[in-house]
Amino acid sequence: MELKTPEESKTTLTDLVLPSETNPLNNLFGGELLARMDRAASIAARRHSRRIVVTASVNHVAFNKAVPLGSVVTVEAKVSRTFKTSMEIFLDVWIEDRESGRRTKANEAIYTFVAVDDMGNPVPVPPIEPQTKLEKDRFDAALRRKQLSLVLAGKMQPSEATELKALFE
Ligand SMILES: CC(=O)SCCNC(=O)CCNC(=O)[C@H](O)C(C)(C)COP(=O)(O)OP(=O)(O)OC[C@H]1O[C@@H](n2cnc3c(N)ncnc32)[C@H](O)[C@@H]1OP(=O)(O)O
Repeated sequence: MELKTPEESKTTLTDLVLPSETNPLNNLFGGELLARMDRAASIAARRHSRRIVVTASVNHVAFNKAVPLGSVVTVEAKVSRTFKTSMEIFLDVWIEDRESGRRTKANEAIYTFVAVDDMGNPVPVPPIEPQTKLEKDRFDAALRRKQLSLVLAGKMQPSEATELKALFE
């Protein structure tokens, strides 16, 4: 299968925060942001694999900075690593200052998607080659994150998670 780059899957969703999407503090509701990130990640995974894709797990979400009502929010998603049928998608969330246009990182998240056929059975995805330093760092750490996710889901024995265990040795 053709080798691809993370940039080829890059997906950018920009939208406003409307009153119906906020919590009592007038900040973006966490579930709304999760849904936006899931949509962006789904498109990135589809662009990489050119297949039907499903969310397998949400591996990490950090709501580091509240996103106020009226903000312009940009969600950027890229495939950071592929395995056999699964893809790790890294998401960065930015908010934009109204006057200066300067972007501030608000949140990040990591999702795992799996490519499937019409019957929902997992199918192989193209390999990926990171290009930039950030892409290489994310690629290198992705195997440990996959092992952690599988261990927590009860789908891998801790003793088999060799790269993850090496972190603590
Ligand atoms: C866009 C959306 O929102 S879709 C709606 C929400 N999502 C869904 O409905 C998906 C429902 N779940 C499923 O269909 C299935 O559980 C699937 C397709 C995700 C996995 O199917 P399984 O029968 O478990 O297949 P299998 O064990 O071969 O796993 C497939 C891949 O997923 C990976 N995987 C499965 N669970 C996890 C997990 N919790 N964390 C990380 N990777 C996982 C496996 O490691 C494997 O990866 P690999 O082939 O790259 O090594």
